[in-house]
Amino acid sequence: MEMDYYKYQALGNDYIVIDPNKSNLNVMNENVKLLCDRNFGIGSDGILYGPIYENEIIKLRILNPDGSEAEKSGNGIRIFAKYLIDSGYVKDRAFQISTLGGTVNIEVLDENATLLRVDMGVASFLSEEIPVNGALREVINEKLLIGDHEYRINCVTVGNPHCVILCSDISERLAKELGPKFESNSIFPNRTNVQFLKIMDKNNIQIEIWERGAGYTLASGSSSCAAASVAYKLGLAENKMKVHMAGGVIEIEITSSGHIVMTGSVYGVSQGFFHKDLLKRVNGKIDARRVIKEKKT
Ligand SMILES: N[C@H](CCC[C@H](N)C(=O)O)C(=O)O
Repeated sequence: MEMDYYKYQALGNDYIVIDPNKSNLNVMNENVKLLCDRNFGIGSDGILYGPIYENEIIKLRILNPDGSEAEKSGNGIRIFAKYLIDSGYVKDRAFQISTLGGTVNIEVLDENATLLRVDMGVASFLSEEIPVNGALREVINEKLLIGDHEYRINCVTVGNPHCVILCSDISERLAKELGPKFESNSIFPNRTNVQFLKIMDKNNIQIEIWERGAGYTLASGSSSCAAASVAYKLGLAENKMKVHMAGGVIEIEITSSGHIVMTGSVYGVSQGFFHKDLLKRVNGKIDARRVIKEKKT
């Protein structure tokens, strides 16, 4: 039976899938904010909008709770791949999904498609590709002044932008306090995702995450790829490592050709229909902006 939405989570990073072949909801800016709002809406770390078919290619759009569009989402891609299998769009155990940040190869590792492997492509540290303002360079161990404190940043793109800060100690509090200051710093023309990275040993790292357009999340696939790429680039970790996050562990392997292969779990949560009252709001009959503002006051 066709539903309005399908909810999944990957290590506590939860997404709502809205399928344009089943729901005619327009996922505009305000609608996304309302749907993702954990009090006035369904609540999630973002919206996965697809499958959008272009010839044989399956395209996915990734929307953050603030309405911004992301080029890539590691957990989002694993969730969407599971949705494609659960819904019968895909029958194979290996297939591709196209995102704004590039086309990725998916491999389903278990019967119920709860463990998936994704080749997230090759990382780039080049300022112009991330992007980071200033002269063309690799943004490695670079000074950045935030307030009156000087930090060392390592920036990388895996399709979406990331800023990784090495720390001896990390915490949720640190991510929530400093994350926003890096996310919107003027050197990032498209803003950035932020990870605070602690090296545990050569095959284990730990990160706390502040996501662009989403804030603090329990896990992030692209953040895991970004932090692992930095740890490996700096010679602080080997090419195979576990990334430990508040929501759980993702395994990363950086291949000899530089591809970042991510393996992690995904689980369905719920599926359902929008209540007519919510539909009135998301279709603009009741101003969604007012609803969100109500929450802020
Ligand atoms: N907020 C991110 C997209 C979601 C990334 C994260 N949830 C993941 O699993 O990669 C961005 O604006 O680039």
